[in-house]
Amino acid sequence: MNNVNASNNHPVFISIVGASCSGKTALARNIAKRFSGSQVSVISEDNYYKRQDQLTPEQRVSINYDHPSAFDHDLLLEHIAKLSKGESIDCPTYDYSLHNRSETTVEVQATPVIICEGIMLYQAEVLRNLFALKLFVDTPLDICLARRIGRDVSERNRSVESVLTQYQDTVRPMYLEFIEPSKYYADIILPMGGHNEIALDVLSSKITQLVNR
Ligand SMILES: Nc1ncnc2c1ncn2[C@@H]1O[C@H](COP(=O)(O)OP(=O)(O)O)[C@@H](O)[C@H]1O
Ligand SMILES: Nc1ccn([C@@H]2O[C@H](COP(=O)(O)O)[C@@H](O)[C@H]2O)c(=O)n1
Repeated sequence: MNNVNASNNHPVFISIVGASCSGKTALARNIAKRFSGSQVSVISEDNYYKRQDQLTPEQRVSINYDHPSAFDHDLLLEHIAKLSKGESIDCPTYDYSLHNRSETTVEVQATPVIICEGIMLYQAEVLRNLFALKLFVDTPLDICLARRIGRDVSERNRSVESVLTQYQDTVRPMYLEFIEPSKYYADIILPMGGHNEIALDVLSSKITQLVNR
């Protein structure tokens, strides 16, 4: 179990980028488990998808959710700025079955370590520069797709057919255009995600060093 010095009120921000279902969330959770108590918070970029209240449910389905413009990065930047000052935030939450932000928010405290995970976090320099450690989970796309079919059908209220159509129309092409090239901004590229014990040992000791310095 790693311990970080919580007396300094300025969190260290760590980012995890990779394809949808590459294992970003699993990696973030496994890093958090290596630290005691509530020293690590995880923020998902998905919670910062733009509100789509003005659109009908049919129109919302056809949005390209794999383009950088689908996200409200200004709000994410605002929240990171608040957390940096030691203030808590009301993090939005997202409802995939409605393709819209939910009404509820979740309070996130300015813990010593804050992990942000998402597909488009390395697109804008202003956001990239805020992360002390940038990770990229490099999982083969066929494995990501197999996982995505299982997850979206069981957890996101989708049919297999809709997952496959969306994959061919936007998920795969946008991965190749935006996400894959952004791996070159990463400090560390992790093959196959977050169940690699040696990678978790190395990452947690580096994160401890970043916080305690
Ligand atoms: N290394 C792994 N081996 C097997 N299944 C995994 C692995 N990592 C993640 N998964 C599964 O794949 C799905 C997507 O993982 P998740 O971490 O949520 O991906 P992401 O956050 O990149 O979209 C989940 O159902 C999760 O349990
Ligand atoms: N209404 C929405 C919003 C997003 N998506 C998909 O989510 C993926 C990103 O989230 P991960 O947890 O998988 O990284 C992205 O590929 C979007 O296509 C969606 O299907 N519907």
